Amino acid sequence: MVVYGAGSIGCYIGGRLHLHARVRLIVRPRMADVLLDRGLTLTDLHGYRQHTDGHQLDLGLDPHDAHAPLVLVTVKSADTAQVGAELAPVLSAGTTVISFQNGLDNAQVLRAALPRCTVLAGMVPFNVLQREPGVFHQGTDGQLMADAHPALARAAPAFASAGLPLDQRDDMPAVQRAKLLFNLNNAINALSDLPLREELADRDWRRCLALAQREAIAIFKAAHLPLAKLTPLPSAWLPAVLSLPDALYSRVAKRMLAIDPLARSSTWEDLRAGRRTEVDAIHGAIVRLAQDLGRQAPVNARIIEWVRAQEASPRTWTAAQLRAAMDASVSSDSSGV
Ligand SMILES: NC(=O)C1=CN([C@@H]2O[C@H](COP(=O)(O)OP(=O)(O)OC[C@H]3O[C@@H](n4cnc5c(N)ncnc54)[C@H](OP(=O)(O)O)[C@@H]3O)[C@@H](O)[C@H]2O)C=CC1
Ligand SMILES: CC(C)(CO)C(=O)C(=O)O
Repeated sequence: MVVYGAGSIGCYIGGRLHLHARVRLIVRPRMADVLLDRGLTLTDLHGYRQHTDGHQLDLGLDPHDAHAPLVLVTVKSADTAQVGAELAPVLSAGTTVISFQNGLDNAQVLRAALPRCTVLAGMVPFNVLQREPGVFHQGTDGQLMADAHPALARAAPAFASAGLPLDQRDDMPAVQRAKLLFNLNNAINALSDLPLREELADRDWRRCLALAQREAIAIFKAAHLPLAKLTPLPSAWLPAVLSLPDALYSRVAKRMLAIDPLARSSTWEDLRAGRRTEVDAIHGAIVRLAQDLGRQAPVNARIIEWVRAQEASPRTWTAAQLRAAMDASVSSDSSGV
């Protein structure tokens, strides 16, 4: 199989699968140099550690190297259209493609570019951070999910042996929407400049996330779009749970705080690396859906602006400042300003 886009998720999933299946990573030259020089090291929060020498990895630098029966797409959302265009002349009819990306639209973008392929939506629940060049750490738990399809029968055992069992689902759009609620924290985590665990342990930051989630849940509800249940509690309860006082929250949401102390969101990683973030695919999805309904999503719209500003010139936010700015965006919106 091929993993297209060797960053945090691509290197981690591809690297773990590499011990159980033939895996080629499609890499940028910069990452190829890192992997050839230092090899690929994978660790997780439970003490897992794996190292592969660079020369043992199958690295491809050209889209034409992506010819395989199964292709996992692991680029950021802004690069999906380009990847679709690169893969269109390369993949044979009937190739299975899984989009292991955040956001709601990536699988659809790939389907439009690859009409002869079977494109499945995927979901990565866990966090992966590149701690140093070539060293990727899984900082939270969770099970990979993808659209159920008979074409996955051949690859599923390799995922299971690699310790990344694939939960095949019939409700991936609802899964992706529920995951998007968690991803609303990506930007807030980046603005906080704190590790995820520290940020989520603080009620003031959690209330910021709860505000963004409440708005998203209301828009999904208005659009009659259901949310899958990814935690023991229904997704629509998340804002109320996040708003609990710290002591209560840490008891009710034990699993949500089972995070490696150093883990940070992929948006934080993007900002730190000076890359474009995925705010348009994440918060933008809520803003666009609201517009389709003739409504507004001021909190999520403002978050896009604040992250864009952060991309241009970093500033440090406190939770109180962010919450006040969010409250102001809601009241200025409802007063028609
Ligand atoms: N990191 C995480 O914890 C999680 C991420 N996700 C999602 O997974 C997806 C991937 O995220 P992540 O791994 O963090 O992203 P990264 O930016 O770490 O990795 C993406 C990689 O793809 C490369 N790439 C982009 N375009 C091409 C192309 N046309 N050809 C070859 N390589 C290309 C990028 O290179 P370059 O940088 O040079 O452009 C980069 O190395 C995103 O949708 C993200 O939201 C989901 C769950 C958790
Ligand atoms: C795992 C999670 C929700 C938070 O880290 C994520 O998807 C990301 O960082 O992109």
